[in-house]
Amino acid sequence: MSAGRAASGEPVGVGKPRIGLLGGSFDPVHSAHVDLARAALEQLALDHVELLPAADPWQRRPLGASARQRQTMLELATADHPRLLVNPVELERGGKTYTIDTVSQLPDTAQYIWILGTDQLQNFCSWHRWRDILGHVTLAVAQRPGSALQPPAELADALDSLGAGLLHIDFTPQNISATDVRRRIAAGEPTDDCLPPAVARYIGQHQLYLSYPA
Ligand SMILES: Nc1ncnc2c1ncn2[C@@H]1O[C@H](COP(=O)(O)OP(=O)(O)OP(=O)(O)O)[C@@H](O)[C@H]1O
Ligand SMILES: O=C(O)c1ccc[n+]([C@@H]2O[C@H](COP(=O)([O-])O)[C@@H](O)[C@H]2O)c1
Repeated sequence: MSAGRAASGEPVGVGKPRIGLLGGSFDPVHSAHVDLARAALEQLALDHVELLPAADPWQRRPLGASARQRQTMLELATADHPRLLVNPVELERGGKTYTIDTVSQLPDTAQYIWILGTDQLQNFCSWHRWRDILGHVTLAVAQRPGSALQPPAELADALDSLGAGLLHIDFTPQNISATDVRRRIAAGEPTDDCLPPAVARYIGQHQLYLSYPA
């Protein structure tokens, strides 16, 4: 594991609190998200992890739950974990969600680690102004079934030229996705192995995801 470096070549925020950021559509939040945040918290010596629901994840089809519902489900999923916090900054900003807009506004009082699965690592170079993101956060990646842990060449080159590291979270691959959760709910199949119970109850009470695809 190596420390991140900003575009200046200086280590990103050495000696400052370490804050993990886990962005997502969370449509809905599922157990692998919570496990991933907890693994990052422990393995990367983070002070806390903030889960950031995206307002309008522009690369996706329309979402199945509203912003308020996705935020509430995150709050239910993290209620028992005092160091997992829900940060609604992207919902409050509104509009298409570009991570650069989020990370460029972070106060210079902490070191920030952006947590992502291997699917988004492989997709990273399609993110808006992705090179600029690397000047604000260190990336930490967790294995997800079906996509490689190795960064794409363009990203590896950019990290190299910044002298930046890519952190790895030791994470046993979990075959859980929000897509499959939505499919299961629409099919009337059980979800108890992939949803925090309070989230499953909320989805039932609000009759979310009854049609697929949402
Ligand atoms: N099973 C998983 N293992 C590791 N990382 C995951 C897993 N599920 C989601 N993530 C990561 O969590 C972040 C947010 O994911 P997101 O909210 O899009 O959930 P998702 O399950 O990928 O949703 P969907 O199936 O709708 O694409 C992304 O960085 C993603 O890579
Ligand atoms: O900034 C971008 O252009 C961008 C493009 C795709 C994804 N992201 C972010 O990546 C995170 C995971 O996205 P998703 O679609 O897998 O839920 C979430 O925080 C998104 O806002 C960001």
